[in-house]
Amino acid sequence: MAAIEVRGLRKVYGEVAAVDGIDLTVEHGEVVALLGPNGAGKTTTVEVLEGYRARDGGTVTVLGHDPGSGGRAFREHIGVVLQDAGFEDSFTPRELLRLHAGYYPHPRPVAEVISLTGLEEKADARVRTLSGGQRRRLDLALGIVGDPDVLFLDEPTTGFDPSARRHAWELVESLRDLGATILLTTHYLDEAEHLADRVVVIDHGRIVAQGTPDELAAAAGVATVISFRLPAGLAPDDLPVFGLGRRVAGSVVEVRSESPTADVAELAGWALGRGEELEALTLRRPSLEDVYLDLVGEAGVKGGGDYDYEGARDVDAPVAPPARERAAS
Ligand SMILES: Nc1ncnc2c1ncn2[C@@H]1O[C@H](COP(=O)(O)OP(=O)(O)OP(=O)(O)O)[C@@H](O)[C@H]1O
Repeated sequence: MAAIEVRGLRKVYGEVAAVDGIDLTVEHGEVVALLGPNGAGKTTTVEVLEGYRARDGGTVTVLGHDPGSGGRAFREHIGVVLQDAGFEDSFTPRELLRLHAGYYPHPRPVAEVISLTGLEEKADARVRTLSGGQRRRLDLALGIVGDPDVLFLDEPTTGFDPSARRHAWELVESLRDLGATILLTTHYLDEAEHLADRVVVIDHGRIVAQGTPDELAAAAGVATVISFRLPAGLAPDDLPVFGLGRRVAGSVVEVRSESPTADVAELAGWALGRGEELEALTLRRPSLEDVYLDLVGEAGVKGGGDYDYEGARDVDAPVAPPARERAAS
């Protein structure tokens, strides 16, 4: 049996179907990332799986237990990092970790967890004196102190500085190497690309795409991306027509291309003909971010979410149909 099995999961708040029929299987030892715009239903899904929220429909099994009724036998085997845990802030991290370790049959040594999460300097300080990023590290520490078989991480590195994020990634990788099954939500596409064996994109409570980042790129039809800086004094409309579609952000133009050799030749011929140098000209494979924006970027922009591209506009018609049409087909 898989570590996590979800069939037809539904959760309704009043008129809103926060989760609207999700099927998801996570194998033992797999790392799966849930992506999606604000309000897509990621946290609700994870909270049902953790046993913190009752569902309105569907079946859910985590390590063979129904999280809604699994009780202690279930809780002893899972670790949870919530988006907003809220601590008793007169305790110290070391005290909280000792307390939590006591709930589990085979906890990790508290000192080891403090070192793994980089909390040595603050281990004996009152929680109220910790910075936002340090509190998030404590969240992570509390999630792993029970040495869980399944770990749920809801936006685990939000507020981390870049080096703390790298550190957290290494920690997640080492937990995976030890065989843990990990389900995480994140808004950082590089995080999903780096950590996840499989990415599941959720929008409006439904899965709109899933697969490895490479599989998603192939399915979403995002081609090679040609990127360059528009020469000073020129507008996007001055460019020749080539490629599949463009995104313009400030002076940076990104063109999707299915025939990069011909398209680069067209672009270079145009620039040479005008005596212009194209600065920062690069050719790259589509990133998960390109794929993601292709799938739900429009919704993210409309919703004013994290993926709003400041100053960005599409000058050409989108190549791929909107995500919801594609999901229905
Ligand atoms: N307790 C609640 N009561 C009413 N509506 C809720 C509640 N919790 C979530 N919702 C609604 O359910 C939908 C899904 O919310 P959810 O928090 O699962 O999204 P999310 O994908 O985790 O978003 P984010 O990326 O912003 O964390 C949203 O429309 C949200 O407003």
